[in-house]
This record gives sequence, structure tokens and C-alpha cells, in this order.
Amino acid sequence: MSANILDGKAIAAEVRAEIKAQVTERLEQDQLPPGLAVILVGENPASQVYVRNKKNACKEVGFADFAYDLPASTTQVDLLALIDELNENPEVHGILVQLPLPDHINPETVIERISPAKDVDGFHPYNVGRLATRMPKLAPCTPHGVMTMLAKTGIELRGLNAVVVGASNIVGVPMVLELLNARATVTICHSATKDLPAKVAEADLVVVGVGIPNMVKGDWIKPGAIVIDVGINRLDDGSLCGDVEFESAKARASWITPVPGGVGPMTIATLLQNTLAVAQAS
Ligand SMILES: NC(=O)C1=CN([C@@H]2O[C@H](COP(=O)(O)OP(=O)(O)OC[C@H]3O[C@@H](n4cnc5c(N)ncnc54)[C@H](OP(=O)(O)O)[C@@H]3O)[C@@H](O)[C@H]2O)C=CC1
Ligand SMILES: Nc1nc(=O)c2c([nH]1)NC[C@@H]1CN(c3ccc(C(=O)N[C@@H](CCC(=O)O)C(=O)O)cc3)C=[N+]21
Ligand SMILES: [Mg+2]
Repeated sequence: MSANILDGKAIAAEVRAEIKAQVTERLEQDQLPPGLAVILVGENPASQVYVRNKKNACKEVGFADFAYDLPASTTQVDLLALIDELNENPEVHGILVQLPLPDHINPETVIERISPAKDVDGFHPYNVGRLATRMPKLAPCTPHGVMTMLAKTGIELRGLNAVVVGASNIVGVPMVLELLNARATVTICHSATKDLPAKVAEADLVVVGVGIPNMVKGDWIKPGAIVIDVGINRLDDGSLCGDVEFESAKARASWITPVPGGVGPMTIATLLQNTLAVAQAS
């Protein structure tokens, strides 16, 4: 078998076209364009790439983009004051603080300062709690983008054995909540999991978000499984690769996401969807 490709790049372009049409309607009705504020503290080169992709996506769909590129020396007090100001600004519908933050800033404190109604990353404990109680408001972009990609491809999740590898607040844990809400049977694996290959081998659907290049081997994959690779790793030669050994996994899977061009573009499309939803509700 050779897997079909889950083309996140193409599906994300479809989602952006839907968003752009709704923005056009808002503007025709003299409503504000959806506004997204992206705060970057410091000069992490990987973060700069993502922030640039977000700005380009905002421009494409007609959003107002409020970019704050702050020096690494920014104090937590000053960052919190900026968030307070953006929480009050009616032209700003979504606020995103790019992670990771410099060591002298506490990410939990910063995330909790964002108004839950403008938390388009879905990282505030209020929004995590809403997802965990099956009353989602703003859902974390990467896992929700994976769900959109699967839904638009017509892949049914109910009853599947799903294995999520990685248990971070931004990927693994909300991915588990999304899959649970879709009535998959979910197992979550992390750094203390024993015999990871055996866990992965039981999966009808495996989602991997660890940050170790090619750590999941093709011969762990159950024949016919769906493979979602969230990992984005930059190799020494400048190329990108995922957390799954792509060619050997593709030879066994029914569906697989590439890196780049898989989950990454869906994350950004979902960020736009969340921001539009806030604007439409205001
Ligand atoms: N495509 C996209 O849009 C996005 C991609 N990413 C990418 O996804 C990857 C993960 O990111 P993120 O969640 O932020 O990373 P974190 O470092 O926050 O979390 C990594 C997770 O992997 C687990 N882990 C580490 N080593 C192993 C191992 N040997 N076996 C099993 N589990 C292990 C950790 O376990 P423990 O909890 O025990 O420490 C942890 O839960 C990165 O490559 C990142 O670049 C991230 C966000 C969005
Ligand atoms: N507050 C916050 N929210 C985030 O959502 C967040 C974050 N911090 N910190 C970092 C991670 C990572 N992340 C990605 C977004 C887009 C791509 C993306 O566009 N990827 C493209 C191209 C990647 C490239 O060319 O480098 C692709 O996979 O095809 C990747 C990764 C969001 N994150
Ligand atoms: Mg996200």
C-alpha cells in the first residue's frame, strides 16, 4: 500500500478562501475587518518564520494585522500592560503571544492575562476547560486544524483507536480532547511511556507531536492507519522534517500528512477561523 497524502496546504487554502468571502461580506456591511494582534518577544528565528506566515495569511484574507515585535529585554510588567490595552481595543478581535517566551517571563501568567474571548490560540485555562467539557469556544489551533483536515477529507473518527504521541498543552493534550469529543478511543503517550512502538502499532490513527526528527519509524505503523505528523524540525541542511519517518510510514499508511505542507498551514488557517469567529460574535 502507498498512502494518500493529506494535503494540508490545499485544504488550508480552501479554508482561507471561505474566510476571505466572509470578510468581504463584513466590509460590505461596514463592519470592522477581523483584527489579529501577534506579539513576538525576542528574536527566535523559528518564531519569526511562523509570525511571517501569520502576517501573510492575515493580508490574504483581509484581516487587520497588529504586529508587536518586542525586544528580548521586555519586562513581564510591560508585556502584561500591552495585553491589557489589546484586551480593551475593539479593533483587535484576537491576541496571540508567540511561544516560547524568554525565561524571565512566565508563560502561564501571560496566557491568563489574555481575555478568554480574544484568546484565539485557545490556550487560556477557560478555553481548555470548555474543550474538556465538550462545550468548545476557542479551540487550540493545531489540534483543531487536524480535525478540520480529517473532516474535510471525509475521514470518520468514531470508534477508531487513536494514539497521540506527545502531551504538551499546545498539541498532545488538546488533540486528545478533540479526538475524545469525536468519540475515538484515545491513548496518550509521552516521555515516560513504556514500549512506544507497541502503542503506536495498535493505532488506527496516530498523531505525533514530539519534536524529534523521524522518531516514529515506518515499521511501527499498523497497515492502513492514518498518520498525522505535527512535528516541525529544521535539519542542519536547512530542510524541514517531521517526527515520523515519512517514506517508510507512507508505504504502510492509508493517509499521511507531509512536512512541510501538512499540519502547519492548517494551524494558521484555524487561527484565522478563530479570529473571524470572535469578530462575528462582536
Ligand atoms: N505544525 C504545527 O502547527 C505545530 C508544530 N509543532 C511542532 O510539534 C512538535 C512538538 O511541539 P510541542 O508540543 O510544543 O513540544 P513540547 O516539547 O512542549 O512537548 C513534547 C512532548 O513530547 C513528549 N516526548 C518527548 N520525548 C519523547 C519520547 N522519546 N517519546 C514519547 N514522547 C516524548 C514530551 O513528553 P513529556 O510530557 O513527558 O515531557 C512532551 O509531552 C515540535 O516539533 C514543534 O515544532 C508545535 C506546534 C504547532
Ligand atoms: N502562541 C503560539 N501559537 C502557536 O500556534 C505557535 C506558537 N505559539 N509557537 C510555535 C508553534 C509552531 N507553530 C507553527 C505554525 C505554522 C507553521 C507553518 O506554517 N508551517 C508550514 C511552513 C513551515 C516553514 O516553512 O518553516 C508547513 O509546515 O508547511 C508551523 C508551526 C505555531 N506555534
Ligand atoms: Mg496553535
